[in-house]
Amino acid sequence: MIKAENLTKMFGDFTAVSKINLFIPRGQIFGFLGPNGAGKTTTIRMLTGSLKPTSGKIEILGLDMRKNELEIKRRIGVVPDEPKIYDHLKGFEYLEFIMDIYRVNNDEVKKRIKELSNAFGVDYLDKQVSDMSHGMKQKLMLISVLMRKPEVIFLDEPTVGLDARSARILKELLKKYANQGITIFLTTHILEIAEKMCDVIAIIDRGEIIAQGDIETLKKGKDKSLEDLFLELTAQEENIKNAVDIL
Ligand SMILES: Nc1ncnc2c1ncn2[C@@H]1O[C@H](COP(=O)(O)OP(=O)(O)OP(=O)(O)O)[C@@H](O)[C@H]1O
Repeated sequence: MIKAENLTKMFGDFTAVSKINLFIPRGQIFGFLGPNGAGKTTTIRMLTGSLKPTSGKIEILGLDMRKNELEIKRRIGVVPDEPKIYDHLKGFEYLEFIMDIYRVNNDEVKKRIKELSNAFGVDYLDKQVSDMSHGMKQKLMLISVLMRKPEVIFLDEPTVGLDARSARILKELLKKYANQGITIFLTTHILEIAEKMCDVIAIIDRGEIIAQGDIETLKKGKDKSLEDLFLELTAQEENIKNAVDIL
């Protein structure tokens, strides 16, 4: 369960996220959409305890972030958009390091690493991280989170950088995990992902949530694609026409 009340982040005078409210129950796949610079990453960073909000309240798994930050961090998993992994480690050393930190160095997790590596085509665990491509690091990062099966998983642009097969496997796996009661929060620019995968989506624009609900409710019976709806809500439809007209 993920809950945010009046969550706000200011950088100096600039309001990056303004009084947003979220309630994401257990087992839901929640998609967070918005144009570049809308406030998605800032929101994820606050919800995962890596950035202090200016004001507002966060509850994850019923725990208050201000009082239980460590416990929350232990029980969630975060896949950031830019995988930051120690360059000097080999793939398997990184996974062992994470298993030790989370105290899950056991046979069940090792078995899961093997299964996930097979599924994502990760046959390079003896390679040094500095010699891996962006996509290879991203898959390693995904395995390091999914191997623990955390109760809540946050993913920032999870399919960017993944090949088509890995992206499909990730989508199917996340659906399976959600069915098992794991809560998934993901940001995406890819509207098709939001439409096909997410139970509920929220659209954020200039720091404010401007629409929230399941796809059908958001479309309100209009015969529109999510792309049209998104562009209409974020007032980009006219801009696009004007921009193309001048070209
Ligand atoms: N540390 C910071 N200091 C100042 N401004 C920041 C900082 N981090 C983010 N911002 C600003 O906050 C706004 C929201 O940024 P954020 O990274 O959350 O957007 P986003 O929705 O994730 O964008 P994108 O889709 O491009 O990744 C942007 O205007 C950004 O410039």
